[in-house]
Parts: sequence; C-alpha cells; structure tokens
Amino acid sequence: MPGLGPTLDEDDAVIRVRGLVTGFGEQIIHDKLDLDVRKGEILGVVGGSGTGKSVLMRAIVGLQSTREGSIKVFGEETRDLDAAAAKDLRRRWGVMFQEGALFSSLSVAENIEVPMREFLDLPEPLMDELAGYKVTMVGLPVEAGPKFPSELSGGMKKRAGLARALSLDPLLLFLDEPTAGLDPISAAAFDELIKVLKETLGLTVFLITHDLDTLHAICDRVAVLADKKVLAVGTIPELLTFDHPWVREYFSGPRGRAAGAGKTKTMEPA
Ligand SMILES: Nc1ncnc2c1ncn2[C@@H]1O[C@H](COP(=O)(O)OP(=O)(O)OP(=O)(O)O)[C@@H](O)[C@H]1O
Repeated sequence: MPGLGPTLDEDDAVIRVRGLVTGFGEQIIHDKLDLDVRKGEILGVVGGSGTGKSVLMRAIVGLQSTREGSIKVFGEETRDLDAAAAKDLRRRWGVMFQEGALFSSLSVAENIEVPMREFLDLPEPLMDELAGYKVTMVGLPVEAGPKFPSELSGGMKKRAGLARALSLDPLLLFLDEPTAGLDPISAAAFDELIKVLKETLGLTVFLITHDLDTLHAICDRVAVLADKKVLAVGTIPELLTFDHPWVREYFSGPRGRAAGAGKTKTMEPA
C-alpha cells in the first residue's frame, strides 16, 4: 500500500488484513488486499460502486468466504477460530448493514434485543431495560421502542439499526453507508452521533460511505478501494497529494471541493 501516514505497530491495529483474495466464480473482487484499522479511529472506506467495500466488510466479519490471506481482529486470526471462539469474537463488534436491515416483524426494542438473545442469557426485564437505554443512546425518543420499522422515518430506522449494532456494547463498529438516503441535515446529525458515540464509548469504527461530507466531518483516515486493492490510505490532506485519477476526481472534483470547503449543516435529530 502507498506509504501515506506512519507505519503501525501490530498492537495498534484492531483490524489487520493482509494479502486478502476474495471472488465469486471467475470474478476476483480483492487481489492481495492489505488494510489496517487503528484502535480508536474512524476509518472511512471509499471506492467506486462495485469495488468491493461491502464484500470486504463481510469478509472481516466472517459472512463472506475468502480465498487467500489473513484477517486478524483484536489480534485473532479469524479463519483459525473454532465455532465457540468465533462467537466470542463476534460479540465484540457490532454491524450496521445498509438500510439498517431491521427485522420488519419486530419492534425497535425487539430488534435491539436480537443480539442479546443470541449471545447473552439475560432476564427479559433486564433486556427491556437495556434496549430502552440503547434507544435513548442513539437519540430516539423512548416511544420509538415499541414501534415497528415501518412506523419510523428513514433517519429513525438508521438510528434503530445503530442501536442494534450497539446492543452488546461493542468496541468495534462496522457501518455500511449509514447516511445513504438521508437528507443532508439528518445525515449531518447522524455523523455527529457516530462521532460522539465513538468518543464517549471509545469505539473503533470501520465506515463504508459515499458521503464526502461524512469523510470530512468525522473520519480520521480514509482508505480508497480501487483496482481490487486498498490503493491508498491516509488523512484527506494526505490523499489529496496522491496521484491517481479516481482519487483526484473524487476528492478534488466539484463535490469533493465543496465538502472540503466545510459546507456547514445544521445539527438536528434525524
Ligand atoms: N453474493 C454475491 N454473489 C456474486 N457476486 C457478488 C456477491 N456479492 C457481491 N458481489 C459482487 O462483488 C462486487 C463488489 O460488491 P460490493 O457490494 O462489495 O461493492 P461495493 O463497493 O460495496 O459497491 P456499492 O458502493 O455500490 O455498494 C460487485 O461486482 C458485486 O456484484
């Protein structure tokens, strides 16, 4: 990977991917991809449509088979784990899939309780109490708990998806396009929420996004996926010096310049 930013001690890497190869049939998606996600950072993952951002996330969380390479999370080589150890590791991260991926037949509170039922053995009243706490934590009104996803706005659904991802108090959070489909004001409020939660809970965040405002507002570093690899990773000022057509066009095109100029957005609940 190009040498943007300092090299990293193994201990600082919450996620360390080396030489990852993935594919579907003849189609190779990642070819010897390397990536580190540092403890306590929000790493933005960008790239053109179909470059393999979601497949990379799915490979790291064990939902996508890989052909070659190493994926370490919290220092554990994921492919070496037996079922019990893999489950133990999964407990330590939360995932928010695109669109929030809520179960439509369950209420918000019940959605948040799904991981608790899978991983913990808690009495019902305690689960309800914890779910209520998560609802508030993501800025939803308490009345949202008994509601079904179909009764929520897009922004509220995203927050409910985030609450479910935080259900088990993870230290590592995966977010797949969390602000997609939100209006700019709701998107900015969601960015702010992620930032505040990251700071207060000490989270490390792997964040896939197309949203340039999100990158500028909350990401400590950005990884660019192109040509089946992480082409470059660094802060936005570092990436602006990187000479690659897609990177130049993305960050220095009209939208990139506008986002970089710090177009302010009002912070209001989504
Ligand atoms: N289950 C699957 N079976 C076959 N091909 C798949 C599967 N999942 C993803 N792909 C292919 O892998 C490639 C990468 O998909 P992926 O969803 O990771 O892209 P992405 O970078 O997240 O795109 P976008 O920004 O549009 O969400 C695409 O060509 C996609 O069609």
